[in-house]
Amino acid sequence: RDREIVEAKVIVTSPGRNFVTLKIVTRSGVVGWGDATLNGRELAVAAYLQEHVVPNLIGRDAGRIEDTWQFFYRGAYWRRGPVTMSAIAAVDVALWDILGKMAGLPLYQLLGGRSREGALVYAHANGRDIAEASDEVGKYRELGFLAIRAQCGVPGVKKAYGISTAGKPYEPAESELPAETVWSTPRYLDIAPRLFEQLRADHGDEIELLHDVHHRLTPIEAARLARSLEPYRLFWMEDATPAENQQSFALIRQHSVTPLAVGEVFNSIWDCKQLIEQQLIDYIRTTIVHAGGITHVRRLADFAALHQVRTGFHGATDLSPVCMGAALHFDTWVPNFGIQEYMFHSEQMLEVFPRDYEFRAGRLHVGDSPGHGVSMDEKLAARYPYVPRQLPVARLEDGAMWDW
Ligand SMILES: O=NC(=O)[C@@H](O)[C@H](O)[C@H](O)CO
Ligand SMILES: [Co+2]
Repeated sequence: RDREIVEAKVIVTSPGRNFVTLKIVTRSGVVGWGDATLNGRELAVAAYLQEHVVPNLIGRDAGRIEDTWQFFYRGAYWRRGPVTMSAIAAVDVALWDILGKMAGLPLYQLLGGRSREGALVYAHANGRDIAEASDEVGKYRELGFLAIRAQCGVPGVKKAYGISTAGKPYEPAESELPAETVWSTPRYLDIAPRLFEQLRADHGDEIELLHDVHHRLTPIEAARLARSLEPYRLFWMEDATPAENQQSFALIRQHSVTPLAVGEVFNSIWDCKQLIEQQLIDYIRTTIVHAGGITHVRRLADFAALHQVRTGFHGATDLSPVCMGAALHFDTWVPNFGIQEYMFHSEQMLEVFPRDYEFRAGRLHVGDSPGHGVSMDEKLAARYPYVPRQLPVARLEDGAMWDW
């Protein structure tokens, strides 16, 4: 009876960007928090939770985490998809948070305990040109980062991926309707290797460098880029090509030893089963908020471990601090950990989400408070109403739609 769910609340707040959070409360007053943020489609998940999930939560035993996962996964009938799996994730993470609080144990302990002291993280450095990007890499090295993602503008291309407007943190969902951006593969394939040549010259061989292609190349173009980046020893080249066709990675794999990462847009093991089984990738980025929570991502990580694939969770600012907290506990436990993406949430965002993780010497360390260690200041959250925002689109120079 104590563990009976008596309240479930969907909270949409926008402290600088939109977040959707699920709050679950048990009869004994234990509160669990789950992130349900799907950038550009936040209200779809909020409605899914409000209309189709919350009515089924009231009265359930909060301790039946697996059964609840199976109920919402099979019960939807219409399998998978980012909206359903983000909604399920929010329930799952909130229930794991409650379990930790009932047991008086941090989430990593519930999963099997520490495998490492802290989670290696990577920061985002970008610049409108190579020099600016290299300066920003230097800035993050001074902050103690051991791994840094680098992106630079593409000459003649307006708003290439990942380039923040001077000084402001990078938040791609910047307008009510999708901003139109342009893409040119030839110009990109020309400058990307030059960026990393310069970064190795400026910053040496030790710093781990990552790069996000962001779904923009065909497989053979991605193979060309992967090969041209080999002299610069990247930690990974991410989202080389759209991965609905998992087999397409075989073409990249056969031409290069540059490590490959993919998966931030996936929402279940089925999106990457072939990629992992055939070792077509080195890191899987599918993360807790978009792939059904701890319960599903644990299955995915264990499957990846069988094929020497490591985790490299997506961790952009459109995943809330609640997701970051849960992810860091997972990162602390998971044996086949690779790296954790870590973009800085703004002070305004962090104020809404009290948390106990902290950054030290290039790694993020979880606290030992029971559960995942992140909560929400609801009063403060209520001061930031939803702001309609969508992600940009990209077109080629001839106007044809492309992948942003
Ligand atoms: O690797 N990180 C990324 O690709 C992010 O910057 C994504 O574009 C955003 O999270 C989309 O909402
Ligand atoms: Co990415």
